[in-house]
Amino acid sequence: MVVPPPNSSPTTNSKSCAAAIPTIDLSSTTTNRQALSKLLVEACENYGFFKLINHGVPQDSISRVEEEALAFFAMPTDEKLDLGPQILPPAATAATRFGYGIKSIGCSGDMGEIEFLLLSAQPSSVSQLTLSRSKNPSKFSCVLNDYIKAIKNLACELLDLMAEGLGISDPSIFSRMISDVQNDSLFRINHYRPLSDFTNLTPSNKIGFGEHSDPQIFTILRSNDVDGLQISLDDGLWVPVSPDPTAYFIMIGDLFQVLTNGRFGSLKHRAVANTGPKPRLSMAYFASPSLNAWISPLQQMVTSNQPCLYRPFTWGQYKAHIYSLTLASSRLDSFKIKPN
Ligand SMILES: O=C(O)CCC(=O)C(=O)O
Ligand SMILES: [Fe+2]
Repeated sequence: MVVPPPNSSPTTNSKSCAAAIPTIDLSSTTTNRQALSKLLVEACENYGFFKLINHGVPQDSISRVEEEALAFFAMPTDEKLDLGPQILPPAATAATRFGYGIKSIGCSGDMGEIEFLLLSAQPSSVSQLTLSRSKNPSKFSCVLNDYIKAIKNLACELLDLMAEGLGISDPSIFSRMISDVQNDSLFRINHYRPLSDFTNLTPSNKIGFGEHSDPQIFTILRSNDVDGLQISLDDGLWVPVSPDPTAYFIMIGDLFQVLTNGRFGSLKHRAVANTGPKPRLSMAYFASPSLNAWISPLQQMVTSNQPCLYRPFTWGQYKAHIYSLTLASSRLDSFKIKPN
């Protein structure tokens, strides 16, 4: 069920009001499946974003990843640099550079006050990467693989509910994309060091992770209790999102915008540099199809009132395209069908 935010009307339509971000309780016994799927669709249509509580992912699995990740980021930088970036199979033109990264985000010069570990969400790739170097590699990869398994189940459950809420005749149409053995889903752990670690404060220090939308289907994000995430619901207005380590934040990505022919809009977001005393740690699961999956608006989403907005492309083609652009570019524009 959607929990109305304190002191605000549940019918508020002020999108730029931080308090209005919808919260969906996945365990609610008072809401039937049909009502829950409608609430999810409403949140995706109106915000491209919602907070998910009582999600069922075991807290101890989350805490173990957090513990291992903090231990990893506490290592000396040169040891961490040993862990990447490296390209793992499947080798393809759009192959992702996995491993450890610092300051540099993506391939087009975007910089931020961030360090991160980017992994394929495939169990074999996680083991392969962490086995190569980190201090206790087998523990790290077990903990990560356990967590990724749980988060993937959650992703499939949400995708099925969303398809049902959209009235799509095949309710596993989205979840099948990420269950495909060759799915290209990713897992990323971001570490934003506390202000006390900065030696020179310049305007560029204010950026943690610059403005962007995630290119995949959707993202399941969780952070510790340190703030930094901001979302843009109305042009130019940034809304800070209060951290909640017990919840997940779901962000609609570019592929979902295309699949739903614009009914869901991908969410513009960023993370500001951490000015608090504690590091911010966020972990994101990016749900993606395989590189050769064709993406185009689903037939049921195309109507006479809403003609087809995008031409078909493969996820691999889109990935290669976005790698050539900066984070903040409107990366879907090249795939829009121009009205006659
Ligand atoms: O750290 C955050 O809260 C945002 C991270 C993010 O947007 C990403 O990893 O794509
Ligand atoms: Fe993101």
